Amino acid sequence: MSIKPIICPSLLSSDFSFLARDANYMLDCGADWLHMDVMDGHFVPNLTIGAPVIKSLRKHTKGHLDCHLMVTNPELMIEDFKSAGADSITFHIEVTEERGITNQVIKKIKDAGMQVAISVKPKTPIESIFPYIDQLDFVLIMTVEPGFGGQSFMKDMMPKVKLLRQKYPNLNIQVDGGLDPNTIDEAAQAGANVIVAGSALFKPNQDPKDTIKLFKDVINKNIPNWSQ
Ligand SMILES: O=C(CO)[C@H](O)[C@H](O)COP(=O)(O)O
Repeated sequence: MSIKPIICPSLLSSDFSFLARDANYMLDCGADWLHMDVMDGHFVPNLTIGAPVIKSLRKHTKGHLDCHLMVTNPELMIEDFKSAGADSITFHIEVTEERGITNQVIKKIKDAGMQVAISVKPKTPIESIFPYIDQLDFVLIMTVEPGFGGQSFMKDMMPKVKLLRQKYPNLNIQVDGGLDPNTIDEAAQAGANVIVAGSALFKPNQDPKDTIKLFKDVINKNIPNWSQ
């Protein structure tokens, strides 16, 4: 696999009453995937969208629907998300490892024909996902506590990204939370190539085309350094 930048606007920052319009506008501006923040009000203290919203959006966009399940029981949602038109499912290791079902959840997502990723919250060591990496399409390292957009980037998560990049030069490494023109350098230097950004791309009076291009340029500049 050759590594390239993948920019994923977080639709948590969109106007939900114009979800399809905002999603397609981001794709027109150069975005690669659409990041869908699914929150159950239990694993995180916020409640957002579920499979019915993915199903509605699917009718209006061809974009890759990258569904990040910030939920306590991801295993119960996989079939519904597949039927709704999801392209990838990310779940949290914190909710599967304690029940010994991580392998089972990975298999269920893959068998359904979707890409699969595991995410780690800021306090979870990256080593917890090492046993599963060979089965994953990408890994998501949270750079804020999950639950809300508009928080500050946690630069102390960068050692996790660096370690993962050193061990897995060809892995798609996604970061999520507080990514903007001021923090993209640090994330890209550490080795992140899949960028989730909400507030920075939906900012009033700022052209998302410019920000997406900047993200891509910074990542492309850093890719040759990752193998050194
Ligand atoms: O997963 C999330 C929160 O749990 C959001 O995707 C994330 O915070 C992106 O928003 P912003 O770019 O505004 O930080």
